Amino acid sequence: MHAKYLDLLAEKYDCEEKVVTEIINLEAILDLPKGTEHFVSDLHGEFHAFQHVLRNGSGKVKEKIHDIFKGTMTEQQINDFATLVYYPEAKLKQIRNTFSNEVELNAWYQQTIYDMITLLPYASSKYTRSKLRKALPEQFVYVIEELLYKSDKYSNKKTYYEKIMQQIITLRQSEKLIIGLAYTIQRLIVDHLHVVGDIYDRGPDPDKIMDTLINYHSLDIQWGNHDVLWLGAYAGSKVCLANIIRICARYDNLDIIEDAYGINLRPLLNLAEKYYEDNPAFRPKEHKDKPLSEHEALQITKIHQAMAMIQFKLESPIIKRRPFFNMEDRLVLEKIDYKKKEITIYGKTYPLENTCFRTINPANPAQLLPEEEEVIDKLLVSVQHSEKLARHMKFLMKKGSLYLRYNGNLLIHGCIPVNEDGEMEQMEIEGEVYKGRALLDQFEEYLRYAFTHRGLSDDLATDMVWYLWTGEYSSLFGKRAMTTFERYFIKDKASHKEDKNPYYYLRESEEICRKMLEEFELDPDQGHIINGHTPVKEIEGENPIKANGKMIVIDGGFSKAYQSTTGIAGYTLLYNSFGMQLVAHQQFNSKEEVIQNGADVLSVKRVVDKELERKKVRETNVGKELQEEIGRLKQLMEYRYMQ
Ligand SMILES: O=P(O)(O)OC[C@H]1O[C@](O)(COP(=O)(O)O)[C@@H](O)[C@@H]1O
Ligand SMILES: [Mn+2]
Repeated sequence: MHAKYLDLLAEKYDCEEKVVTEIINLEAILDLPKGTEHFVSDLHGEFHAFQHVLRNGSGKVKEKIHDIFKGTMTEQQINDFATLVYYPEAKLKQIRNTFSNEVELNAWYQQTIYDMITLLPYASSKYTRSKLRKALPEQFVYVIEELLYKSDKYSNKKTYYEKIMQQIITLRQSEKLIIGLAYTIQRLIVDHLHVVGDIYDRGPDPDKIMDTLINYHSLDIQWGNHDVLWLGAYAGSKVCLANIIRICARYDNLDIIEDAYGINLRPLLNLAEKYYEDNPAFRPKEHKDKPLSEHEALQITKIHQAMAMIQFKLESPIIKRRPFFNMEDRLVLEKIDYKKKEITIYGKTYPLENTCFRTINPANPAQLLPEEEEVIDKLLVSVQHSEKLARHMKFLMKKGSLYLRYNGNLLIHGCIPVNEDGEMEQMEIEGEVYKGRALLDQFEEYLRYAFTHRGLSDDLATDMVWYLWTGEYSSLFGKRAMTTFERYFIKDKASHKEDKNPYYYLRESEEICRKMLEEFELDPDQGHIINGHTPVKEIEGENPIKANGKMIVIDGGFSKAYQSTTGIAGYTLLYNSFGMQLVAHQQFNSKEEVIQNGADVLSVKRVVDKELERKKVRETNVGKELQEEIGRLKQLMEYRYMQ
């Protein structure tokens, strides 16, 4: 290793003892059991349901409470205690009100603190003391450690411990301490979170999910098609921007744009009011718990049409300047007979209904009106200047990637595009042919380029981001073409169908999955592919575990829009030192319900893979990094201290 690098390292480890201690520490960590990984996907703006799964660790929190307290607590007490760990502030408020005097309340505080201190070592048994210390609430580290490592062997300290507890209560610190301990326990139970895509769209609060993720202790994200659409908009793609606003209008989520991200929709509303009327095809899908007034519904219907038409117009020049996207079939506005109100598409002619083509010049259908151009330009400025959106998009880029190889598994939101024979599909970009992993790497490179060159709106990189949303060889879309236009304007449902990439039936085959793992240089005997994107229809008997356990589909089904077709509120996956567990979640109604009734609706568990021997940190990605670090420290030892 370079002497300069070793000199730098020596600044941190400036004596022999420091190097030795660190080597011993890291070596010891390698032999600890691997931490628990938690996989979630397709959150689709459902902040509350996601919070719940995150806070209960997909059932792991309650499982640990059960292990420790099943002899001493009733089922009801276990439920209440678990709820306290998930939602400490709200649960404390509820419990506080059930006591009629201070003495009883204080006794309850004392018992609860003891119970939490009893649970803590169990929840942290896989970690070093130093890692536990870092997870403790800062202001209580000293107190908790005293209680945690208390030894009463010689009975000298009994009153000392009692004193600590008394002081916590008289100084009115009990609730703060309980809250701090609850979050520490949550944090210890899951070591690392994987979000396998689609944080955005359909549901109401993706911004709150992003804030939660930003504060989470350890995570990575595999971008979903919807996330990439938002990244594209922020990166300067007007067509991606038109899409996100259209989707927000369609799902009655314009609050995300206006209130959460502070983007001004006034100019768009003015345009919409001028050119559009009511239209049944563009009525928003209302939230059950938040009905719209007729006036609001009508406004959104108009905005929805205005944005959809701008989107279709913006698609046209991209399709024309990128012939290799092979999307001429999607030049929809140019396939319309405006007099007859018909479209001829894929060789078939259909009548059009619910049309709203007032801003279209049939001689040049893709031409934006100056007003439309002004609206989309202003929106883009507003989007790129939203401080909060900037923060969220930068985080999404920093933690995200198109796919991830992690502890032997391949994590990917959508698919690996293949043909009917299971061969990787090829795409030619600027004279070069790419397929499989190389194609995905290429996509990611374009996305990162577009993101760092946000001033460019019609360069290849920016167009490629849109391709990732809707192109036939996109690993995120996984379908041949998006039939948005047909769904709005053509009655015949056959035209709405979006054909899936053969990946979606071939992934049932173990052989194909093994081949894909190999394509990503992963061991097919050990690895699994972990997928999101397509809701698993449990109702129809679909199994989320496919290809003899090589393929696991965990589309969270968090999205309320899909729950009636899936029959379940989705799956999450846990992978600890003993193996993998798939957790099925029932519909989450509200946090209030959990706090009131104590019960959280979980969860069938299916063991995916049981390790014959407990997996250790040494065998993980983190373990590999630690081993490299040890190597460097040993070199430093020789270079500096052993001569
Ligand atoms: O249900 P909607 O709003 O019409 O959206 C359907 C569109 O969403 C998509 O399914 C993509 O979204 P998902 O990633 O959530 O499946 C497209 O394939 C399809 O065109
Ligand atoms: Mn998706």
